[in-house]
Amino acid sequence: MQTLISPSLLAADFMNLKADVEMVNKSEADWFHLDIMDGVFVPNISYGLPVVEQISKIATKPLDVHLMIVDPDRYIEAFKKAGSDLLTVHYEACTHLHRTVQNIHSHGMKAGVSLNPHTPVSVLEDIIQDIDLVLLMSVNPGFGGQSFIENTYSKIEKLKALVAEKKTELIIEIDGGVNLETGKKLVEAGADALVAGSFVFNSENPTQTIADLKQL
Ligand SMILES: O=C(CO)[C@@H](O)[C@H](O)COP(=O)(O)O
Ligand SMILES: [Fe+2]
Repeated sequence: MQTLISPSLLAADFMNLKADVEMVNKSEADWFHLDIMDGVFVPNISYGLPVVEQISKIATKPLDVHLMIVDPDRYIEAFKKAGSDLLTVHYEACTHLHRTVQNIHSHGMKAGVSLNPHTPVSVLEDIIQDIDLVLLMSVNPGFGGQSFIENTYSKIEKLKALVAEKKTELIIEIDGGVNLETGKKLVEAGADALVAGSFVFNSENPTQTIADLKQL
């Protein structure tokens, strides 16, 4: 399977968001990665439901929504209505993760679970068969443009071993500090999907940068 590429609009030009969404539409990207930050779970506030809703009106690819918010159950229905296709919540933000995953599925969305860099993949042992995607954070969540944390490669290997042991299938997505160099090693380690924000939107030619990532 070719690597799935999910450009993060956190690094887009918010004064020209429509143009950046159209660029992603025309590119080889597979998804739109939308980072929702509440200023509580992470020390930053990004954008919210009205922006997601507007993006969904013109996006021609699935919306991969990464919720960095406490108690995400309160907003599952709202993100479905705003156009989310895949909703990822943080393990660290959910008291009743299994219920949250059921709730996401009952709203007709794919369910992802994200782990902070310090959270071991072993915490997924009893939820792994119920989810569609694991999002491994390769930076501490909250900001774009941070340096990649190297232990992510070994976490992918541990996650792949857990997936095999549980005889299940899911998408392994990596988020933070992805560029051609880290991306190549991530794919070699077993990543299925890569999120890239600043590497795409700060490049001279974002469409070509997405195509280069797609080749990995
Ligand atoms: O979830 C997050 C950050 O919390 C990410 O999705 C970032 O938006 C990735 O940005 P880069 O590290 O690629 O610049
Ligand atoms: Fe993200």
